[in-house]
Amino acid sequence: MRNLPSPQMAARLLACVRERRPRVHCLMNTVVQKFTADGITVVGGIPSMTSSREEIADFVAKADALTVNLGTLDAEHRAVILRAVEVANAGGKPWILDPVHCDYSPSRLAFARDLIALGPTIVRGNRAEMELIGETGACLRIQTGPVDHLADGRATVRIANGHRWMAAVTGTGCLSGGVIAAFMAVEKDPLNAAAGALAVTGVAAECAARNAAGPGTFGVALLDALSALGEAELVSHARIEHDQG
Ligand SMILES: Nc1ncnc2c1ncn2[C@@H]1O[C@H](COP(=O)(O)OP(=O)(O)O)[C@@H](O)[C@H]1O
Ligand SMILES: Cc1ncsc1CCOP(=O)(O)O
Ligand SMILES: [Mg+2]
Repeated sequence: MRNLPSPQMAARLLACVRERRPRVHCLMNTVVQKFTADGITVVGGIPSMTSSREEIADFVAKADALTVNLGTLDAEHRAVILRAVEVANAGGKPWILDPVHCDYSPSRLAFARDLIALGPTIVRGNRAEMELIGETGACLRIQTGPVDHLADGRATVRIANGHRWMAAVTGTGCLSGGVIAAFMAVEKDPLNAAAGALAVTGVAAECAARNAAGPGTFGVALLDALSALGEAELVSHARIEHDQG
């Protein structure tokens, strides 16, 4: 019988990330590099962010997981992404694709589809992006929003945590991709890893909203809350539901 995600499992995985300090390499957009790196750091991971063609293979080879984010895509970034994915796949390292704004541009959507054919561990996007992406084959599909929907063909999971101010701060989706990557580095089952990461982010957001005056202070409070989140608080507030597929 498969061990499906639970609040207790999320707490165990958070403890593992804090203890093992996994390295996460991010090919991130230029808009939210700092916010994403901070998010990975405060949950316990170690981010690296270079996108230099000369160095990418070495950085991915030393990383425990990779995040590929299409937010500010250009020809150079495409080439670097393809090299990073090649190295990740060769090393059996988990990687997550965030097809940011693939709903704005047919060429970006086509590139996202090409990347999905290369076998990411997870594809995560918002509703508009994931509706266009459609099925994601063998990899875990995550559509975030007020409720996060995870499906891997065998089971579906819903995470009903978070706060509406997450949609008012640029980069919470990108940050969630970085946090998910840190959890993938310590947990082989992508469904468990992603559910744990999204429950952690969502419960931290609920804590942060209590200490914030609006979206601006909420962004900072979210980093504080991710850093301070206690395992007992996570277990009592995480709202994780699942159906065996
Ligand atoms: N209205 C909402 N209520 C609670 N959580 C939300 C809400 N909107 C987004 N989130 C959370 O914010 C994060 C980013 O999700 P989303 O807004 O779908 O992605 P993106 O930032 O890529 O557009 C996810 O962790 C999601 O759970
Ligand atoms: C606004 C914007 N433009 C290119 S990347 C980016 C950030 C998107 O961040 P998120 O999807 O996490 O809100
Ligand atoms: Mg996004």
